[in-house]
Amino acid sequence: MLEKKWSENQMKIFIKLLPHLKPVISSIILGIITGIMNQGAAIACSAYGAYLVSLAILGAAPHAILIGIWVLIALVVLRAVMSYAEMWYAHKAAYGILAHLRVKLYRAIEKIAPSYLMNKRTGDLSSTLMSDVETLEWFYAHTYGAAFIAVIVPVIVLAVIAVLIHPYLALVLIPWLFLTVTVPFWFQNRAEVDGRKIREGLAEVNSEVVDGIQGIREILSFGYESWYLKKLRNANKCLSAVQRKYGSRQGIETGLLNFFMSAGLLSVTIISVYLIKNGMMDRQWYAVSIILSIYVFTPVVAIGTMARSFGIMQSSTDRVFTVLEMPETVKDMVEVSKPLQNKLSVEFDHVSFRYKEELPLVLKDVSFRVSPGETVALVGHSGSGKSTCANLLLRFWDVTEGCIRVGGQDVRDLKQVDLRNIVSIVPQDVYLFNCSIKDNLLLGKQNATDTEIYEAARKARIHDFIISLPNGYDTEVGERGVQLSGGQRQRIAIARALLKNAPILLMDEAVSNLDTKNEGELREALQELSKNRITLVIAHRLSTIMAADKIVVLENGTVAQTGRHEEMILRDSTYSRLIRTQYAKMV
Ligand SMILES: Nc1ncnc2c1ncn2[C@@H]1O[C@H](COP(=O)(O)OP(=O)(O)OP(=O)(O)O)[C@@H](O)[C@H]1O
Repeated sequence: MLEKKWSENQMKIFIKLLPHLKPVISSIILGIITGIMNQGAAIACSAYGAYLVSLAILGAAPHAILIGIWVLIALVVLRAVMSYAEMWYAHKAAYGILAHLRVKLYRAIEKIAPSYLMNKRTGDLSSTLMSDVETLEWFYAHTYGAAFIAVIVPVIVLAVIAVLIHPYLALVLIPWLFLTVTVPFWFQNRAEVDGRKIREGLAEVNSEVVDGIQGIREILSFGYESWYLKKLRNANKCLSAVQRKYGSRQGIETGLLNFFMSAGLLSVTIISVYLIKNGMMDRQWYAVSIILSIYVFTPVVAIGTMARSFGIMQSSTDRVFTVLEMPETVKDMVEVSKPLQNKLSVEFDHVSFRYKEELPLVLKDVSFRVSPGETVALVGHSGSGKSTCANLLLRFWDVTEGCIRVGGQDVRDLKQVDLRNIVSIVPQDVYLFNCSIKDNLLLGKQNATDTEIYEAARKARIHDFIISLPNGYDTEVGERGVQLSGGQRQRIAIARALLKNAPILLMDEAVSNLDTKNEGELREALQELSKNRITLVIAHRLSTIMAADKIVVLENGTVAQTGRHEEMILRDSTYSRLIRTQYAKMV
């Protein structure tokens, strides 16, 4: 059942890949033409060489052989040039398509992020972006052209054998050729299923390796080495099992292909002997007929070999197109955003939300307001729904019921790009790109002057640290440069947000403990950033919570309490209990 469905998909996928050929069609056509000339020169070279040898054995005049040798040299040169041209055009086309496909794939991921990313492991995704797309290189560079050649060349060579030597030889080859062509189809379903399993196995191993590298700190500190190795070994064991199955099928196929080809050549030999004995064929044509017969089979066997790997390619194609065709999680509902009130506010109005239809509500009838100039702290136990509120404000998902208003407008009446332009984010895990600190800051405002950058960094309390580095603002961060602490990263993100200068600030405070100096600097930076803005902060620090104009306490997805710290801490309430359990030492 699964195998049948898989087979039906095959043609669809093949057709899906075709439109991507359009931008490079001229290179593809030139690749096919030069490919046919390459094959033609190779065939002519070998057949003519065999003919000359036969003439020499039969006592032909030396000057006739000498002229023949010059023709052979010309053919060899032609073949070399055509072989180079074929490779060049095929790869020019393939790499052009792949570059275009990678960008398309990334754009598609952008549209479905973050909901898609949250359900995918990083290894899976990089596997789709890189290795699956790479697999398609093989298809675009080597399959389309080879398929054309495999159809055209045997037909031409058979015609040459029939006309130049004897039609019986062509006729005796046809059944063997037919059998050779059909071999890959006999094993097609198995090849496809195995191919899919191999890709899945590879993605699994890939994900395990990425998991192991990303989680190396936890693995080492918890002494999980043997647990992790067991997981990795299991994934490898499954992969090896399907790879062995795949290899054994490949062996059977190769054996059959070689058998049919050899049987074809044997038939040609037997018929040639019969024809020569009965004076129906000149002797010098025997060697030529064998050489030409080999070339009837060669492109067909080559395409058969490629078809064996079609299963692997097909599942890569499938994964690439699953991403390309995935519908957007959130769609723009309007062509132009509706106008906002001058003084911005954020309002959650009876908001309920579930991540998927089959999952329970994670927010239930949540209402609160952040007025112009206010800082509101969202607090609550882990899993109470704080990050979900932030995700909904940014429209990474749309609310299930109720509505979120910004500047008086429902966020669904704003284009996503306009909404995200008026919100600055300072996330908990700040991602810094693998480039200089300055380039990372410029993400906030692309055309910012150096003075503006320094000013923002000063306000974010990170300037002094940056200039203390040997390369200052040009210091590379991440893998290629300096490693920054969580607090320093957040202050860079604050500087970035200051440069962006958006009227709404959404901050997810770091949970990790900072030293007093870092904590003080971070608080000052945040105060600077909150000035004249409306701020919604997922608060984890008592200092931030106490400084907020309003605190919204979330409990199991509902608003349990709102108010200021001083009012709520005195009463026995959800808030006071939360603060006492989480900040026992400080209160
Ligand atoms: N992508 C998702 N798909 C399904 N459920 C999710 C998803 N993200 C979060 N949830 C669920 O929604 C609920 C609220 O999660 P949320 O991350 O908003 O809580 P939180 O208060 O921010 O927690 P924390 O302080 O630990 O970050 C949790 O039960 C969580 O399991």
